[in-house]
Amino acid sequence: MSCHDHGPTEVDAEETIALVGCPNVGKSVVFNALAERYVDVSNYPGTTVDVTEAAFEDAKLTDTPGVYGVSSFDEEERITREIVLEADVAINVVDATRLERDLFLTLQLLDMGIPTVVALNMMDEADADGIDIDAETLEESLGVPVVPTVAVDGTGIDRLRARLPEATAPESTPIERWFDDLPEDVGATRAEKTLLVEEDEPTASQVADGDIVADGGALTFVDAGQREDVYTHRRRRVEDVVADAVARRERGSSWAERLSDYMLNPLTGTPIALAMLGVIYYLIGDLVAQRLVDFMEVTVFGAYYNPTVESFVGGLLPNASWAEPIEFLLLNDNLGLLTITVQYLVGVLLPLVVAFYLVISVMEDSGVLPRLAVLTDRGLTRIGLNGRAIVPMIVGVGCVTMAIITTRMVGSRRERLISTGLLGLAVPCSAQLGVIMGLLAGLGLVWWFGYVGVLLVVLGVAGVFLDRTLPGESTPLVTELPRMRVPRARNILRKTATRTKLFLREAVPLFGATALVVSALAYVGGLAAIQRALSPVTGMLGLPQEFGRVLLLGLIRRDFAAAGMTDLALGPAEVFVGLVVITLFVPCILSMVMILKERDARSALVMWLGSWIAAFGVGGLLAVVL
Ligand SMILES: Nc1nc2c(ncn2[C@@H]2O[C@H](COP(=O)(O)OP(=O)(O)OP(=O)(O)O)[C@@H](O)[C@H]2O)c(=O)[nH]1
Ligand SMILES: [Mg+2]
Repeated sequence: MSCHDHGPTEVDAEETIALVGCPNVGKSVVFNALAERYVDVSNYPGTTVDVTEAAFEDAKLTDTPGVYGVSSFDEEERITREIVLEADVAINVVDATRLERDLFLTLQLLDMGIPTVVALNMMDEADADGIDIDAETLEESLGVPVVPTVAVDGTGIDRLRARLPEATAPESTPIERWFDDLPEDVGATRAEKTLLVEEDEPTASQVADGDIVADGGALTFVDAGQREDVYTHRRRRVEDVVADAVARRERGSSWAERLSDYMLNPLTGTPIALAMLGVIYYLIGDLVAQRLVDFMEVTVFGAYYNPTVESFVGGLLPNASWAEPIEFLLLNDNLGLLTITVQYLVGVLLPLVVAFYLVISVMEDSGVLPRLAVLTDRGLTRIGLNGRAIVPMIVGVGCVTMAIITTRMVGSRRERLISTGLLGLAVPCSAQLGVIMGLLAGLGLVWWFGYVGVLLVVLGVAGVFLDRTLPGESTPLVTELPRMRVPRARNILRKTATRTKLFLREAVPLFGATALVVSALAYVGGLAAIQRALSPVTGMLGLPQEFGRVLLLGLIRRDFAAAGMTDLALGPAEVFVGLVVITLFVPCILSMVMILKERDARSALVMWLGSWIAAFGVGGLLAVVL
């Protein structure tokens, strides 16, 4: 999932093939392999939140959010349910190491009569876990093609493609005994009947709306359902199928399991987490920020690019008074469009952002990130969020805008508000973190830990505050931890490249426009006026007036603000205060648009204004203390 890549391309095709499966089983990897189009792949449940379509042979292939069953209890399930009901064929991806869990959905698809091919994925891990699966036996008991795959290295994908035409569903399944409870003349398809006896409300009202049954509305069907019975019976069938097809070998615990245990135990997990923060800091802060960015700023831009552009463009423009403002807009040494703006984007933001995307991708794909989140989960539960809220927070470190979409999957409206609020307030995105780490690197490791500490405290306080003030109770819900995996270089690079492209596509025009506005303001003296007007605030923060310009940039995007801080001459404490302020400051403009879209205008306004208070309150406090 990447920033703002959520305009699905519509594909026109007769036949639709849907990839369906539990969360984190490899659906998106299979999608990428079949459709040669990249959708985000990450090692945690909930990576895919929307539907992506692509052309595949003569059909339309759709990637769906992971679900444990076809039903309508949450947003993902509703999205996936729609797709499944319309699909001509389902490719049901199952995790070979978790068949007891995954085959429930498989049997449901077959009960619904949807022509299915099963991709028995993660065969490599099943093997490592000592799980032997007899795919032929499985195929016989299910009555549909079963193709073993290792999607990440392409094993079995050709076979899967070849067997797609064999997609089928058994003539009859045990679900039918419940169909008798439905009204005689219910004009529903087999899939709808299955959902009806499972008490699926949308299906009940759809069927009733269609006036297929003369009397009685949706409730008639819901009452007729026997969800518990159906589910229990289906689970029992899953057990039988697994008992027939699966044998287990003895084996010791693997490195991944041991490492996972260490990471989750607070005693060992905390030092591991701190060590990792340290490593990241040296990688990005020292290697990239100190060496690469310095080299870019001082040598590439300072010594070559800027002087060359200045003399070249300066030479092109005539020595007339009308040319003066143009020259100022293009070349001024505050935020000239062709000089400093390019330097910020290419010399500062780009290297740091790419480096950070790389690090985040490794942490996502290894399974480290969710474990870090679980370590802090106790805190999260205390602040009124359920376990699922972890995912938006993780995604937020990649891109806050994107994470706001992910909050859809967080239980109730109350929890969505809390997690959106926290995201907007105190979760810095990678673009911004990259630059921030770069700035902190000049100061030393202590400041970096201090920065993370301050953010955690703010998150905690804000969370408790929201928890107390918003009406309602939070529902506890446990997320499944993905397994620890060695990240694949290919996926890391592809994901980083995709995210970088999106970053540039969004940041370049936005930064260009912002630079022009700020320069124009500066030319007419407006910038100085604004900075003077803001001087009580900047003064309270112990920062020079020029920090006003940083705040202006921060109104657009927080990473721009961070970049704008790189050339202010500040002491360590001032840099620290400045960074905390811009982190807590208003969410970037696109995040605001997303908050408006996903939540409502009032919450958006409250969040926007609240972030001013938080930023200057905490910043002011720090300025006094430091
Ligand atoms: N070892 C191994 N890892 C795999 C295999 N297939 C997928 N993965 C990994 O499993 C993780 C999840 O893959 P995704 O394709 O994002 O899973 P998904 O089903 O789309 O997940 P959601 O979108 O969250 O529902 C990634 O880290 C993949 O690299 C496989 O066959 N073997
Ligand atoms: Mg996916």
